[in-house]
Amino acid sequence: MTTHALQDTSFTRPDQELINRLAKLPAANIGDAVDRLGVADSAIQAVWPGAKIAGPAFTVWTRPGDNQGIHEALKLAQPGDVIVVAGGGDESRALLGELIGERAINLGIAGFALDGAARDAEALGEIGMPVFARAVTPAGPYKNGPHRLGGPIAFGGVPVLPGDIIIGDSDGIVVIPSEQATAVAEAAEAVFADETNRRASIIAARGQ
Ligand SMILES: O=C([O-])CC(=O)C(=O)O
Ligand SMILES: [Mg+2]
Repeated sequence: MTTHALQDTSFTRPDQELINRLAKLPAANIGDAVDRLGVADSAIQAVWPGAKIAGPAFTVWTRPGDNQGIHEALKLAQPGDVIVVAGGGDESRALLGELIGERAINLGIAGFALDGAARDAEALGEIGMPVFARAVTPAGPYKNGPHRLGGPIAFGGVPVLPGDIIIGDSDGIVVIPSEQATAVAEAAEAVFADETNRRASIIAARGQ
Protein backbone atom coordinates (compact mmCIF):
# COMPACT_ATOMS: atom_id res chain seq x y z
CA MET A 1 0.00 0.00 0.00
CA THR A 2 1.23 3.47 -0.80
CA THR A 3 0.91 5.58 2.28
CA HIS A 4 2.20 8.93 1.09
CA ALA A 5 0.08 11.79 -0.14
CA LEU A 6 2.16 14.81 -1.14
CA GLN A 7 4.54 13.95 -3.97
CA ASP A 8 5.26 17.28 -5.64
CA THR A 9 9.02 17.09 -5.81
CA SER A 10 9.61 19.84 -8.38
CA PHE A 11 11.63 22.83 -7.22
CA THR A 12 14.10 25.35 -8.57
CA ARG A 13 17.74 24.51 -7.97
CA PRO A 14 20.21 27.32 -7.34
CA ASP A 15 23.05 27.93 -9.84
CA GLN A 16 25.91 25.46 -9.46
CA GLU A 17 28.33 28.41 -9.51
CA LEU A 18 26.70 29.81 -6.36
CA ILE A 19 26.83 26.40 -4.68
CA ASN A 20 30.54 26.09 -5.58
CA ARG A 21 31.18 29.52 -4.05
CA LEU A 22 29.47 28.54 -0.80
CA ALA A 23 31.15 25.12 -0.78
CA LYS A 24 34.57 26.81 -0.51
CA LEU A 25 33.61 28.52 2.76
CA PRO A 26 33.69 27.06 6.29
CA ALA A 27 30.19 26.32 7.63
CA ALA A 28 31.14 28.48 10.64
CA ASN A 29 31.64 31.56 8.43
CA ILE A 30 28.33 30.93 6.69
CA GLY A 31 26.61 30.55 10.07
CA ASP A 32 28.02 33.89 11.19
CA ALA A 33 26.83 35.46 7.94
CA VAL A 34 23.23 34.40 8.60
CA ASP A 35 23.15 36.02 12.06
CA ARG A 36 24.26 32.68 13.53
CA LEU A 37 20.86 31.22 12.60
CA GLY A 38 20.24 28.34 10.23
CA VAL A 39 22.70 26.08 12.03
CA ALA A 40 21.32 22.55 12.48
CA ASP A 41 21.49 20.80 15.85
CA SER A 42 25.17 20.22 16.64
CA ALA A 43 24.48 16.52 17.30
CA ILE A 44 24.17 16.07 13.51
CA GLN A 45 27.74 15.50 12.32
CA ALA A 46 29.72 13.81 9.55
CA VAL A 47 29.82 10.03 10.04
CA TRP A 48 33.36 9.82 8.58
CA PRO A 49 36.22 12.28 9.03
CA GLY A 50 36.59 14.85 6.30
CA ALA A 51 33.09 14.40 4.81
CA LYS A 52 31.72 17.59 3.25
CA ILE A 53 28.45 18.34 1.52
CA ALA A 54 27.17 21.24 -0.54
CA GLY A 55 24.02 21.23 -2.65
CA PRO A 56 20.32 21.94 -2.91
CA ALA A 57 18.05 20.13 -0.47
CA PHE A 58 15.80 17.35 -1.72
CA THR A 59 13.51 17.04 1.31
CA VAL A 60 12.13 13.85 2.82
CA TRP A 61 9.99 13.38 5.89
CA THR A 62 9.89 9.86 7.24
CA ARG A 63 8.50 7.91 10.11
CA PRO A 64 11.39 7.63 12.58
CA GLY A 65 13.64 4.65 11.79
CA ASP A 66 12.07 3.89 8.38
CA ASN A 67 13.89 4.37 5.07
CA GLN A 68 11.20 3.71 2.45
CA GLY A 69 11.20 7.44 1.75
CA ILE A 70 14.93 7.45 1.03
CA HIS A 71 14.51 4.64 -1.52
CA GLU A 72 11.75 6.69 -3.18
CA ALA A 73 13.83 9.88 -3.04
CA LEU A 74 16.63 8.18 -4.97
CA LYS A 75 14.19 7.70 -7.87
CA LEU A 76 13.45 11.43 -8.07
CA ALA A 77 16.47 13.37 -6.79
CA GLN A 78 18.82 14.90 -9.37
CA PRO A 79 22.61 14.81 -9.59
CA GLY A 80 24.09 17.28 -7.12
CA ASP A 81 21.14 17.15 -4.70
CA VAL A 82 21.61 16.66 -0.97
CA ILE A 83 18.90 14.34 0.37
CA VAL A 84 17.77 15.91 3.64
CA VAL A 85 15.74 13.65 5.90
CA ALA A 86 13.54 14.70 8.79
CA GLY A 87 13.61 11.44 10.71
CA GLY A 88 12.26 12.60 14.04
CA GLY A 89 15.75 12.60 15.58
CA ASP A 90 15.60 8.82 15.96
CA GLU A 91 18.95 7.28 16.92
CA SER A 92 17.79 3.69 17.25
CA ARG A 93 17.71 2.60 13.55
CA ALA A 94 20.12 3.45 10.73
CA LEU A 95 18.29 5.06 7.80
CA LEU A 96 21.04 4.18 5.33
CA GLY A 97 24.42 2.57 4.87
CA GLU A 98 26.86 1.55 2.20
CA LEU A 99 24.31 0.00 -0.18
CA ILE A 100 22.24 3.18 -0.42
CA GLY A 101 25.57 5.04 -0.51
CA GLU A 102 26.72 3.08 -3.57
CA ARG A 103 23.42 3.74 -5.34
CA ALA A 104 23.73 7.43 -4.53
CA ILE A 105 27.17 7.49 -6.12
CA ASN A 106 25.72 5.98 -9.32
CA LEU A 107 23.11 8.77 -9.34
CA GLY A 108 25.54 11.62 -8.61
CA ILE A 109 23.86 12.52 -5.32
CA ALA A 110 26.01 15.03 -3.38
CA GLY A 111 25.29 13.50 0.03
CA PHE A 112 22.79 12.89 2.82
CA ALA A 113 21.83 14.94 5.87
CA LEU A 114 19.87 12.81 8.34
CA ASP A 115 18.00 13.91 11.42
CA GLY A 116 18.34 10.27 12.35
CA ALA A 117 21.03 7.60 12.30
CA ALA A 118 23.27 5.88 9.72
CA ARG A 119 25.44 2.74 9.62
CA ASP A 120 28.35 1.30 7.64
CA ALA A 121 30.21 4.53 8.45
CA GLU A 122 33.65 3.19 7.51
CA ALA A 123 32.44 1.89 4.14
CA LEU A 124 30.70 5.19 3.42
CA GLY A 125 34.06 6.85 4.00
CA GLU A 126 35.86 4.40 1.72
CA ILE A 127 33.45 5.07 -1.13
CA GLY A 128 33.47 8.81 -0.38
CA MET A 129 29.73 9.29 0.03
CA PRO A 130 29.22 12.18 2.48
CA VAL A 131 26.65 11.38 5.19
CA PHE A 132 25.78 13.55 8.19
CA ALA A 133 23.72 11.95 10.94
CA ARG A 134 22.72 12.26 14.57
CA ALA A 135 24.10 8.84 15.46
CA VAL A 136 25.68 5.70 14.07
CA THR A 137 24.19 2.30 14.94
CA PRO A 138 24.33 -1.20 13.45
CA ALA A 139 20.55 -1.52 13.85
CA GLY A 140 18.76 -1.62 10.50
CA PRO A 141 15.75 0.40 9.34
CA TYR A 142 12.13 -0.48 8.78
CA LYS A 143 10.97 -0.14 5.18
CA ASN A 144 7.24 0.36 5.42
CA GLY A 145 6.69 4.13 5.49
CA PRO A 146 4.86 6.32 5.81
CA HIS A 147 6.97 9.04 4.26
CA ARG A 148 6.56 12.26 2.32
CA LEU A 149 8.79 13.67 -0.39
CA GLY A 150 9.16 17.39 -1.05
CA GLY A 151 7.67 20.26 0.89
CA PRO A 152 8.98 21.97 4.01
CA ILE A 153 10.60 19.99 6.81
CA ALA A 154 12.21 20.75 10.16
CA PHE A 155 15.78 19.48 10.18
CA GLY A 156 17.73 19.57 13.44
CA GLY A 157 15.58 22.50 14.55
CA VAL A 158 15.96 24.45 11.29
CA PRO A 159 13.27 24.85 8.63
CA VAL A 160 14.35 23.50 5.22
CA LEU A 161 12.53 24.05 1.95
CA PRO A 162 13.35 22.14 -1.24
CA GLY A 163 16.19 23.97 -3.01
CA ASP A 164 17.65 25.57 0.11
CA ILE A 165 21.42 25.13 0.10
CA ILE A 166 22.89 22.67 2.58
CA ILE A 167 26.53 23.10 3.58
CA GLY A 168 28.21 20.55 5.86
CA ASP A 169 31.78 20.22 7.05
CA SER A 170 33.69 19.05 10.12
CA ASP A 171 31.78 21.55 12.31
CA GLY A 172 28.28 20.46 11.25
CA ILE A 173 25.49 21.65 8.96
CA VAL A 174 24.15 25.06 8.00
CA VAL A 175 21.04 25.72 5.92
CA ILE A 176 20.88 28.70 3.55
CA PRO A 177 17.42 29.78 2.37
CA SER A 178 17.60 29.76 -1.44
CA GLU A 179 16.35 33.33 -1.86
CA GLN A 180 19.13 34.60 0.43
CA ALA A 181 21.93 32.51 -1.07
CA THR A 182 23.70 35.23 -3.09
CA ALA A 183 23.63 37.70 -0.19
CA VAL A 184 24.82 35.01 2.23
CA ALA A 185 27.72 34.06 -0.08
CA GLU A 186 28.85 37.70 -0.18
CA ALA A 187 28.53 38.13 3.59
CA ALA A 188 30.27 34.82 4.34
CA GLU A 189 33.14 35.68 1.98
CA ALA A 190 33.57 38.93 3.92
CA VAL A 191 33.61 37.00 7.23
CA PHE A 192 36.18 34.60 5.78
CA ALA A 193 38.44 37.42 4.52
CA ASP A 194 38.23 39.24 7.86
CA GLU A 195 39.05 36.10 9.87
CA THR A 196 41.92 35.20 7.54
CA ASN A 197 43.44 38.64 8.16
CA ARG A 198 42.90 38.49 11.91
CA ARG A 199 44.43 35.05 12.06
CA ALA A 200 47.48 36.21 10.09
CA SER A 201 47.97 39.10 12.57
CA ILE A 202 47.75 36.72 15.51
CA ILE A 203 50.33 34.41 13.92
CA ALA A 204 52.58 37.38 13.05
CA ALA A 205 52.50 38.53 16.69
CA ARG A 206 53.69 35.13 17.90
CA GLY A 207 57.05 35.19 19.59
CA GLN A 208 57.51 38.95 19.17
O1 LIG B 1 19.64 -1.80 5.02
C1 LIG B 1 19.47 -0.62 4.69
O2 LIG B 1 18.48 -0.19 4.08
C2 LIG B 1 20.48 0.40 5.15
C3 LIG B 1 21.84 -0.08 4.89
O3 LIG B 1 22.50 -0.68 5.74
C4 LIG B 1 22.45 0.18 3.57
O4 LIG B 1 21.91 0.95 2.78
O5 LIG B 1 23.54 -0.38 3.35
MG1 LIG C 1 24.34 -1.73 4.85
